[in-house]
Amino acid sequence: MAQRLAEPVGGRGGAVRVPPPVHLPHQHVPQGVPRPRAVRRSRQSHARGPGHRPACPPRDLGRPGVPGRRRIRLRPLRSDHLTPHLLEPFSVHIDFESGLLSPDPVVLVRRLSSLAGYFLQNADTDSEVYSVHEIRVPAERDHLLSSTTIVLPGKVGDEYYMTKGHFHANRDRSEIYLTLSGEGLLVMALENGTTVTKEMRPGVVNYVPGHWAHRSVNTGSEPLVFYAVYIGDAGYDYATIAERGFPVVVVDRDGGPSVVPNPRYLAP
Ligand SMILES: O=P(O)(O)OC[C@H]1O[C@H](O)[C@H](O)[C@@H](O)[C@@H]1O
Repeated sequence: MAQRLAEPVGGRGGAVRVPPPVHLPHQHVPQGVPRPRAVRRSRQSHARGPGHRPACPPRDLGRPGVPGRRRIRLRPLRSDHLTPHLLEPFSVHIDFESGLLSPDPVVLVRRLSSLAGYFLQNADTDSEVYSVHEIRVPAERDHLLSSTTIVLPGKVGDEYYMTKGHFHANRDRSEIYLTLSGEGLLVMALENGTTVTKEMRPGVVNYVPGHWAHRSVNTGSEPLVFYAVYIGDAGYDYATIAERGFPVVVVDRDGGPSVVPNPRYLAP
């Protein structure tokens, strides 16, 4: 059974679960794909300088209470470190069709109830809209966070299912998307209201430079699956989008997606 953790991953809110290992009967899962393991080098673990903010608390890395699973313990190298966590190399398998990862990612699920206020209309169900499957590494500058996101097909009114969308808390951090399956639109916006929309389809890489808020919209009839990589200390600013919205919304017009101004957008 999937395990729900008490705390959300990376301060993103929403329900987080750690599912059992994914079994892919028709897929070759490479051998030797262990969980990230820390290399222990020092016992000066918590002697950190003033102003140091632990970027990734231990609760995000372990799986407390799961029998037979080893909890990851990461220890910093030095008290004045720039690279606090030296990890052993590791590999993860992604099923391109489903977006599922093996072994055991942390999974964040967002349902319509957690997206209240994001769509123009209110939803009358609490269906799942999307899930984020995150490869666990410390959320620090020296690491690359990455995840698959699976946005299900669906609409609220005539607005397609989409992610919340966010700026990076550290605004200048950039991100790369590689679409694995499905089709959609990546909507990006600057804080001054400038928007750019790019197609998402299998094989397309989208580059999201720093300072651009980003939201993915599933405009197709199958799940939209993409892999994203970003700098570990990017962080998430959801509040700005929650308050102002995106300048544009993606709606179904005559059976196809149309990008139109958001009547509820609060310009800066
Ligand atoms: O975080 P949201 O706006 O809900 O979008 C869902 C996810 O999409 C991608 O995977 C991004 O890389 C993640 O950072 C993001 O969390």
